[in-house]
Amino acid sequence: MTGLDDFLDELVADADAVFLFSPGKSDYETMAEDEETVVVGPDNDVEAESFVELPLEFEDLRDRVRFGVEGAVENGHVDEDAELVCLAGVFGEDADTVTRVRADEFEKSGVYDLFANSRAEPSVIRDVLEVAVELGKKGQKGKPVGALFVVGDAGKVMNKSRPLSYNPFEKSHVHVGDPIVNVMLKEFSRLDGAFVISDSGKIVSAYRYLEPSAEGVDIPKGLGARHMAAGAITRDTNAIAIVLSESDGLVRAFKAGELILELDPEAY
Ligand SMILES: Nc1ncnc2c1ncn2[C@@H]1O[C@H](COP(=O)(O)OP(=O)(O)OP(=O)(O)O)[C@@H](O)[C@H]1O
Ligand SMILES: [Mn+2]
Repeated sequence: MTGLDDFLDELVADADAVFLFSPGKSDYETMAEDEETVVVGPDNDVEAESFVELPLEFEDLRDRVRFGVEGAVENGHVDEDAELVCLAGVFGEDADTVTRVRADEFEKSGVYDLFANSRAEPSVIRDVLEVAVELGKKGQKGKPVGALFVVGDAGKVMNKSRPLSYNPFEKSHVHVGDPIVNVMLKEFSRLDGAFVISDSGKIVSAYRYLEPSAEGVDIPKGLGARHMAAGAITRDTNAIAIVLSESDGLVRAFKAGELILELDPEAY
């Protein structure tokens, strides 16, 4: 199969670094012996020197690669114009796919920045995304439901919002990620307004009507008041916002007034 060999040789020729997505220990060790290697995965079991933590199982390979590359550039593991070869498992856990990409080939999406450089802890952002994705999958009693979570910088968010109803979390000290809380969040998402969550994941309030200044906020056409409020509050404060749309079923994340991430819950 010389044709195939030649093709593969060319695909990996002169790469500056190899990105291994969730590799096994022996694969990592073999590769790291003579290649500049960056490991991307949920944890660093293989004890790689250059490692980017994946907070989500990005199903779409493009999203996974984008996250890894943005993280590696930001942490100085590779240069912005580096030629990269990525080995990843798309159909299963073992690597079955080779892709080649330049680190600057796609526009910076900010998805790495969303997790790593927000005021809220990355695990809190991940937990809230998971609630939103689950809510999107199941809806409420089979009906599609929308929800808005504002995460981080809670004091300022509270100052730029007002209550629509009594706050069921007023005197409680509950945190996202706790299974009981996830049930509560889903239950309360039937009603209007936003959830406000602190940097460390404490649920500060439900039923908040956000009143940020929407001046200069540029969200994609077709999205309504919920998404506008989500985008605007992240420009007015250092919070990020995660929105489940009742009308198109997608989960979106906003930071600094910009749409950073769009996920289809059905794909997770
Ligand atoms: N400023 C706001 N603060 C908090 N919640 C809001 C705000 N504006 C709208 N919402 C909530 O969003 C809900 C849906 O509003 P709207 O349909 O205009 O938003 P949307 O962006 O189109 O969202 P969806 O895609 O879910 O329909 C409202 O019923 C309300 O609960
Ligand atoms: Mn709408």
